[in-house]
This record gives sequence, structure tokens and C-alpha cells, in this order.
Amino acid sequence: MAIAAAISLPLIAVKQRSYCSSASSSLWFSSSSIHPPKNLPFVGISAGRKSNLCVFSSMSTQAPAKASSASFLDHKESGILHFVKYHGLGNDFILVDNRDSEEPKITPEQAVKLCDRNFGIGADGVIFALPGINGTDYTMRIFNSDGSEPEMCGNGVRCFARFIAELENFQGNKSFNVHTGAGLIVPEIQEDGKVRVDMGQPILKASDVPTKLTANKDQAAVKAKLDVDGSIWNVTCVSMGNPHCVTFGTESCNDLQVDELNLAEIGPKFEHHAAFPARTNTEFVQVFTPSHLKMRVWERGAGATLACGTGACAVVVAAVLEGRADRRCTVDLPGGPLDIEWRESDNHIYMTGPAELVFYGSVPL
Ligand SMILES: N[C@@H](CCC[C@H](N)C(=O)O)C(=O)O
Repeated sequence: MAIAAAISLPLIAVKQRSYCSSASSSLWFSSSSIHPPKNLPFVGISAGRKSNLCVFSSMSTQAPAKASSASFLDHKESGILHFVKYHGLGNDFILVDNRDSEEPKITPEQAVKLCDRNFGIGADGVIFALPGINGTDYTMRIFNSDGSEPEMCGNGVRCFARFIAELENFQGNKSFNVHTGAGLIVPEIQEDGKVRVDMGQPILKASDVPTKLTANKDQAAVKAKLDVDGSIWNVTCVSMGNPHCVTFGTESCNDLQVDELNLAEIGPKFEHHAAFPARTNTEFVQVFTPSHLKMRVWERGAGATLACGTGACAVVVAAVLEGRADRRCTVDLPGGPLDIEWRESDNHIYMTGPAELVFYGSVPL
């Protein structure tokens, strides 16, 4: 079924993008400003149901004078999910206002369908803004595009912060406490619109990452040997709440040219390797200078994505542990750069980067 899009909208661009080799292009709408498009018409998506699958049959534009996600999401028809799509450096998410309930409004199976880039909205995951617990302001939960539930998402929490700011009409500099599967995370929206996040402390104990690789530096697996289909990779395992396997190369090739990797072929072999009982995210890294790194990522439950915030944090930790980089680095990802600092004084990692609204939409469940 074709997507009919109103392309004559003022201030809303219709673009096509292609992702990794496994993903098709999808229509999307981007606001030129990082700030919520308070005066922009919103894009209403009316969707038809085909079997159990949500299929967009048409898009229409209704333009209330002052649309925002807060007013848009106020519509609470049953059987309809209102959402806002955001991205952090091209790592894209469907954000759901779930502040009125402790249970996610959709199931993992529905998330898989909504994330589908051909038959759904298209996203790397679905993120829910739930009521806070344990004294926090909010709880963030996320389903990957394969329906699995990770503990944390770095780009997602920046999008979450911008989503909350718009829902609550927060202006300017603002920080709040977010409960996640990785514990307390503290995003702070800066005056320039970027979001700086206190990502907490990395977990290095091998059995807690978790990895079955033998710890070789204190309790951590650092530059450990991992046999992937007969090639011996040097890997350092780091958890940011979710598991990461970071590699700078193999025994025979210590300076990766990350653009040359066939991620779709090699990524799944790391993700499902017996050394990682909870599967793993894998970062392939190239070092330009001790403060400038480049990475590509194969994500657990989502495949090749344009960026991974927890991954960039894990990369800097691994690079420091391997003596390759300073504690403050710019990490280039396919979707753009993140600034990462692993602070010595409190052992916390701070990530700074953008989060941008893409479009508003509705879909029947
Ligand atoms: N893209 C995210 C990580 C999302 C979760 C990951 N796929 C997992 O399963 O751990 C990020 O920006 O951190």
C-alpha cells in the first residue's frame, strides 16, 4: 500500500534516507530547528489495519494553530497510539507518553511491527516515558526493534529528555532523574538544545557485563582473545547497564579501517557468540588520535545503527583501559559525533549530543 504524503507543507521537509543494507528507505519529516515545532502543523497519520499489521494508508495534515507533542498526545482515543518520533544522530525511536500507567502501552510484538521500515513507522526501538519509581522523576523503558528489552539506551535517553521537556513544557536548561534498567540516569538539556547525560559508572567485572571470557585485568576482560569463525579478535568487555564488546582489531590487524567492515556479516557472529550469555552490542573502533575515535556498531536486537550512545561510552572506557585514548574524546559515529568523558573524580561517564524531533503520528493498535 503506498504512502501518500502531503509534500507541500510549509517548513516540513520530506526526505528519503537509507540505512544499513538490510533497511529500506522510508519517508520522514524533519523540523529544521532542534526546538519543538510549536508553530508547525503536525503530521497526522491515519493508518489502516491489514491482518494484525499496521499499514499506513494515507497521511494528512491537520494544522492546529499551536501544535506540540503535549497537545497532540492529549488525544486519548482507545485503540489509537499517538507517538512522536525522535532521533539521536540517526538512531531513531518512537516515543510514547506512558506517564499515566506503569505498564507499556504496547507489547514487544507490536513494537516489532511499528519498528518495521517497510510495513511500520520505522525505528530502531520504541521508548516509553513512565512514572518515576524509587524517588525518580520518570522511568524510561525501551523495546529494541526485535522486541527484546535492553536495560539502557544512550541516544534514546537524550530523545527521552527532549520528549519530556516538550510534554512538561520545560524551557531552557533543565535536568531530571530517570530510572532505567541500568539504574539512575541524569540527562540535562543545555541552552544550545544538546543533551548532556550522566550515564553513571561503567561495569567492568566480566561476569557482570556479562561475558564468559576470562577476566585478565583485575576482574575485567581487557584485550581478551575472542575466536569468531577462526579469526582471533582482541576485545574489551564493558557494561553501561547493557553489554558491549569493544574491538580495535584482530591479532593480525591492529588498526581497523572500520568503513571496510562487512557489519551485516560479522555483527551477528559477535551478537550471538557463546561468550555473551545475554548477547552483546559490538563496537568496531579506529583511533585517529588519543582524543578522536571513530566507531561502527552492530547493536543487540537492532543490527547496524547510525549511532549508539552507550556504545560510544563503552568505547572510550575500553580505549582508556587499553591505553589508546584520553578520558575525554570525540567519538565519530555514522550519524555524527558524540562527546564522551569518563571522569576520574567520580568514575561517571558523561555523554553530550543532539536529539531531534522528526514527526508526530498516530497508528491503530
Ligand atoms: N542505541 C542504543 C542502545 C540500545 C539498546 C541496545 N540495542 C541493547 O540491546 O543493549 C544507545 O544509543 O545506547
